[in-house]
Amino acid sequence: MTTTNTVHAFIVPTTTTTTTNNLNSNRHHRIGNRSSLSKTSLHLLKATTTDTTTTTNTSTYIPRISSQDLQTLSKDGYVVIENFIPSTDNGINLKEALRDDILNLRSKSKFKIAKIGQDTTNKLNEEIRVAETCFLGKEKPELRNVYNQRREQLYDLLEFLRIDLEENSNNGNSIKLDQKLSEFLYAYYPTGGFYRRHRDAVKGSVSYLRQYSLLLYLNTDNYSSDKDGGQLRIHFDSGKDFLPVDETPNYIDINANGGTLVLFESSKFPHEVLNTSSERFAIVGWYNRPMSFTDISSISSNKDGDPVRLIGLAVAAGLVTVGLINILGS
Ligand SMILES: O=C(O)CCC(=O)C(=O)O
Ligand SMILES: [Fe+2]
Repeated sequence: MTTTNTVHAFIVPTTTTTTTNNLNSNRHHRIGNRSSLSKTSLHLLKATTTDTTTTTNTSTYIPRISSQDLQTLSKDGYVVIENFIPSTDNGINLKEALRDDILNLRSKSKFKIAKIGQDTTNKLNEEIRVAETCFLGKEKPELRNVYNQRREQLYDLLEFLRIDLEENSNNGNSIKLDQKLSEFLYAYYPTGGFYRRHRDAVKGSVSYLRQYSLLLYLNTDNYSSDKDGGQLRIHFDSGKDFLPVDETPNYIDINANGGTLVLFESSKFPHEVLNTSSERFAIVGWYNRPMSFTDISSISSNKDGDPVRLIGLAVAAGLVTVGLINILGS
């Protein structure tokens, strides 16, 4: 397994209130392009944001993925980056702050027992998954009154990743990733939690728009897989939700150490979360390609063709962003 800990970073002015950062517009203001960055050390670049709100003097650090890690993702279909979020940056412990955000949101009943499955078959199934989740997003009404500056920083980090993934050409093809369709959630696994083997992108369902799966672990510094379990197991056999009877298991186990970032092509790898022996904190996400007419017809022909049902599918698959519903509803 290839793991690296090279991290590039972006400094973004800290905002004091919820903003509508337009990070896309920064692309033209960025200092150099990715390929011009040195690959050997931490880079701190000044970002020109288009915040409409006041900014304070303190800066926050946004870790960026290196071109080397992007290449590994293109070549192998997955990449594991340890210490993507460093322990502290400028005295700020982002992992701890986001972990605290999870605990605070749980105490305010913002987490739900996680559901499994795609489309309208989405149902509670404790044999497959024991975890709690809270969907994230600047526009999520349920989170508006629980503002957290570090969560806003996380949104910036996730959006920079989308831009970097989009710019990265995958086997010579650059893949468009629709900002409006990005899906992110906090996942909390209690002691005794797990998520059995599954796929994130299933053909014929809205989840098939998922191009890249993202996992960013927020576990404490003394979390260790030997004592705490909770490894992410990525399978390389040719099976879907099960290992084919005539194949031997072929997988890697990734330790869910705090700060580790995992990215993989959503349609390629079945995966699972091994049993946890202590609480486990993660950010889970998917970068989706834009929905095309082909997708709409393949999803609808697979079902009953009713556009209302397609909207239902989008919601059930977690694609609850207004953008997708607008597309499907139009
Ligand atoms: O928490 C993890 O490591 C993986 C979660 C996952 O696979 C999912 O939510 O689809
Ligand atoms: Fe998954």
